[in-house]
Amino acid sequence: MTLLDVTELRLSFGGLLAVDGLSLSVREGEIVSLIGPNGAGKTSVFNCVTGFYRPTAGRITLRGRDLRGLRPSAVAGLGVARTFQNLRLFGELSVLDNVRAGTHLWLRQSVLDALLHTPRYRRSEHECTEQAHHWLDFVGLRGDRYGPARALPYGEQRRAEIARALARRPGLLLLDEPAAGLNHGEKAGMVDLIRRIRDLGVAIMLIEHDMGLVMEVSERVVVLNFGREIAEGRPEEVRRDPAVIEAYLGGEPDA
Ligand SMILES: Nc1ncnc2c1ncn2[C@@H]1O[C@H](COP(=O)(O)OP(=O)(O)OP(=O)(O)O)[C@@H](O)[C@H]1O
Repeated sequence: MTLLDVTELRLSFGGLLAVDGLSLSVREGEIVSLIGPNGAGKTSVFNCVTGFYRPTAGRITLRGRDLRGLRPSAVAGLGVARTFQNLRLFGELSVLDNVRAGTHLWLRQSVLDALLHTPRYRRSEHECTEQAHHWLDFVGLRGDRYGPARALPYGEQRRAEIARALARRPGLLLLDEPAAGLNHGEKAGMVDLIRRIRDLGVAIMLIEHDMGLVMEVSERVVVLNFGREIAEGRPEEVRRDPAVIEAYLGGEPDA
């Protein structure tokens, strides 16, 4: 079943068309990668889907519901979570509290509960903490979760950011270059983590420059160039597509 449907999406900055009539869809539980050269418009697509940018034209629906005009918090509330190219953890806050911040989206407590520290408030706070631990365990965080997020090694910060996104219990997770800056071993761990997230039933859209990772993990790949789709298909189809080789891989096709 289709989860996300993007139709004829356009986004312009002044005279520059960052996204130029793009249509794509993501099915429930599917892993779809969005690849293309620098400046092709990949992050702009994420920003449109998540409500950070308002598209110039086009339609974006999630389970049939129109996302146009919704603020980022409203889109998140509908089950779309994301991570950023440049990490956006609260550096001074503990790792655990960063992830707890993700859980607050589905928390049932009123301002009055919080002010009066009612039993309901204490129960839900306890549940938040439990959930945060659960997601930190799930992503395999080894570092100190009680210490400030900025003290974690870079690869661990990426995992913590994913834990925070998962704590929102999304149906769709957008990962913007999750393997950037990771070493070889950490990349293999990221492949495993992405698959385990999908196994939870969460659909994933992935922007990634590491082609090895993209080819290994994606069910479908959409290739952008100058804001337009130039190819779409299974990884092995896309890597042999002459338009992709010309625009992006810049070399001979693999044997
Ligand atoms: N806020 C903005 N204001 C003006 N131009 C922008 C803005 N955001 C993106 N652009 C431009 O839109 C185009 C697409 O950028 P985008 O970041 O979406 O590309 P990308 O494919 O994600 O690139 P990269 O792989 O380098 O992250 C680029 O030419 C970029 O300079």
